[in-house]
Amino acid sequence: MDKRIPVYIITGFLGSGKTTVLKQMVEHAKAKQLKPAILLNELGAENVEKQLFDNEEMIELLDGCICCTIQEDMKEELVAFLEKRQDIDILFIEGTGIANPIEIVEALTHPTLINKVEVHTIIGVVDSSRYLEFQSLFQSSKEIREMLKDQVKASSLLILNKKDLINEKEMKKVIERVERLKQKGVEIVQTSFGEVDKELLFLKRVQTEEWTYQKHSHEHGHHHHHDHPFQAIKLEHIPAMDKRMFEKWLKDQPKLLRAKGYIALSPDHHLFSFQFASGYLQLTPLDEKVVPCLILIGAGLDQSVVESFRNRFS
Ligand SMILES: Nc1nc2c(ncn2[C@@H]2O[C@H](COP(=O)(O)OP(=O)(O)OP(=O)(O)O)[C@@H](O)[C@H]2O)c(=O)[nH]1
Repeated sequence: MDKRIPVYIITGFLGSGKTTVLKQMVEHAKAKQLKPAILLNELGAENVEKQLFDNEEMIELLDGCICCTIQEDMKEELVAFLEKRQDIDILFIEGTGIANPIEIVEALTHPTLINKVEVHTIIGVVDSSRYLEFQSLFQSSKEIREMLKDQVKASSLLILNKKDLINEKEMKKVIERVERLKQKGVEIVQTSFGEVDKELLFLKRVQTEEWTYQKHSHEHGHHHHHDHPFQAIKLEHIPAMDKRMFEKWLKDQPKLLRAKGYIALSPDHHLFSFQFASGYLQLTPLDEKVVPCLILIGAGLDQSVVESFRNRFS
């Protein structure tokens, strides 16, 4: 008899901590002797976090967003993958930081997939340290505000992450804002680095039927996809850089929301994978050889960011 594979969707804005949560969920699943697969959707043209999931079954959808251009690709890839890999017990889907999870659910409840997979939960990861700024009329754009709201509204569990970067008073304000938006009964947990009781993450919190219903009620409303203002730019042929200069350059780009990739640092040319999120640069040394590249993600990014980088570093 066909089994429906439980699906865990991890959603949340750029750099909020989705991959951090996903990594823990994958480890937990494996500890329970389950065979996981990961569907990873990236806005950038290259997955620069490969090393995090070295030994896992992975479907990569790069260079676009499931919620807009590549929903069809996701359906097809997933159907083909599940036909081939009957041993998979559990599927994790990490959307891009700008995906509307309802549209991922929509793809999963399509007739070609509804008998194969069953959405158990939509985990919304919120960057608590930037939430108020991203919701501010003065510091953020309408598209970003709407996107964050959609993600919070669609979640069946909310993780207010990056607690370590803010104080209690600020966290209280974030909770108040999120409480107003979330669906009734949706649990909120506060975390640093996504550390949370794993059982909370794996609870089945979604009835697919309800979502199908919600989807229909949305269809008569606004169509928010296809017109998002986000861009991902891939830069190659990166020279070795000074860490401080690179960090300063990242912080100086007003339209840059997120960056990641591989770099070599001068003077030794040691290779690092880097993450830039919430205004912080994090570097992890790499043992294997990789070709340096930057993925820059932002709202309103254009050629001038490329020129600025070239002027500074070549
Ligand atoms: N200080 C702090 N940093 C965190 C926390 N959670 C994640 N990070 C860091 O934030 C950066 C982004 O984390 P990811 O888990 O890659 O975020 P993401 O949501 O997958 O990012 P996208 O790839 O943009 O979708 C990494 O450098 C993490 O180590 C946290 O609770 N506190």
